[in-house]
Amino acid sequence: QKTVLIAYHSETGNTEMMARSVADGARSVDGIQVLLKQSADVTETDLKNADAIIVGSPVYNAAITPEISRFIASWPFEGSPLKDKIGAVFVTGGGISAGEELAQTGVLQSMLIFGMIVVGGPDWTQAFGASAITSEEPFAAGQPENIHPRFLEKGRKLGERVAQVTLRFSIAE
Ligand SMILES: Cc1cc2nc3c(=O)[nH]c(=O)nc-3n(C[C@H](O)[C@H](O)[C@H](O)COP(=O)(O)O)c2cc1C
Repeated sequence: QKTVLIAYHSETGNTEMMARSVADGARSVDGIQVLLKQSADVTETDLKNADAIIVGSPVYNAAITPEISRFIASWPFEGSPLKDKIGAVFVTGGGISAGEELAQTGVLQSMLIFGMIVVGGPDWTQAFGASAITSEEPFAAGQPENIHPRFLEKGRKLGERVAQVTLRFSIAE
């Protein structure tokens, strides 16, 4: 069994809801177990044992949140223990074109510093991973924790793809 760690920060529940969808997608692949945790609860052992790490963040000022930034800065670096792990990202942002892709690529760039192998979603409509718009029409859900199904599906597909890529790499080992 290969392990996909999904680590997220969420203040008002949107990113947590996406995280659950990403987890469902990863779990749908045989041979994969999922560890779904808030970033604050992730241990160094969780990171080292994971075969893939998917990070979820709200978009704050066109970037990841300070919590996720601190989380990534805490990852073990000496000896490159995260090298060759699969990495991916999902975000939720209030507005359309208000920083989602910038936040996504920020995480992917950081993962490359750790030697990780980054993957996006399964097609061009989610090239950088998964994202959800949470408060601009026509996607405004109106309520926290009520993300448009289109975005939840993208989350699910990201989880599924990361799981599949993780297994393909393990076969090649
Ligand atoms: C301090 C702060 C800054 C934000 N900046 C942005 C932004 O630059 N772009 C955007 O689309 N949404 C922005 N938002 C909205 C959040 O990204 C959005 O509500 C997100 O879904 C919250 O996720 P959560 O429910 O998991 O906490 C901001 C929210 C806060 C609190």
